[in-house]
Amino acid sequence: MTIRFTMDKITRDGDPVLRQVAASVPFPLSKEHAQLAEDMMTYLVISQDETQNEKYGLRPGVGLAAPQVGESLQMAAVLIPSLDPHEHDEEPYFKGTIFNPVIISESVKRAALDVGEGCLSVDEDVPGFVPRANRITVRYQNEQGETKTIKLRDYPAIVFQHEIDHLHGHLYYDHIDMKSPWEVDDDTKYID
Ligand SMILES: O=CN(O)CCNC(=O)c1cccc(Cl)c1Cl
Ligand code: NI
Repeated sequence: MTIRFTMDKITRDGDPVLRQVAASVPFPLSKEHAQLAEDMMTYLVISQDETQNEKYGLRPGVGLAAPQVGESLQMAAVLIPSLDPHEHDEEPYFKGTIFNPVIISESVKRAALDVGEGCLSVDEDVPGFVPRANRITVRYQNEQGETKTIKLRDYPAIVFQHEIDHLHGHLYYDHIDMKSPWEVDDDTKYID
């Protein structure tokens, strides 16, 4: 399988494309945009395979947004493994490319991954809780241009917010309270 995106192709923090609001993607998808979606998903699939990611030197990812490969477009590939770890050969929780996503509602309740977040575009991991909405409803278009509405909570909700942030020029550390990065807030749900 030919892989188009290796780490040298990932746009790093400092590149203005990561701080832009990306352009919406027109439908029907152009061949170029369909190929881009496929190549971004290929990155995620390879990056989540222990042997393959070693071979290509890929940092693992559960999502990849187009600005991270230099394309200021409202699209992101998402590959969230099945949530019950022991069934590793099970169907992924979510595998697909989201186009023109909009968070149409979100809970007041906040959530953060207890180990913080990481980003392919940020070489030095920034430590700290990244508070996000615990539950969200996202409307997006799939590769066929169909409008989908999905309700998410906990880890999947955090991943989608991380990716949708990329499409609006935000990076995860923008949300970390630098004065007290690991301060526990009893209204926030910490997800392991
Ligand atoms: O934008 C996508 N990336 O930067 C890929 C690498 N990071 C991750 O997979 C990742 C890691 C931790 C928490 C979240 Cl929420 C995510 Cl998304
Ligand atoms: Ni990222």
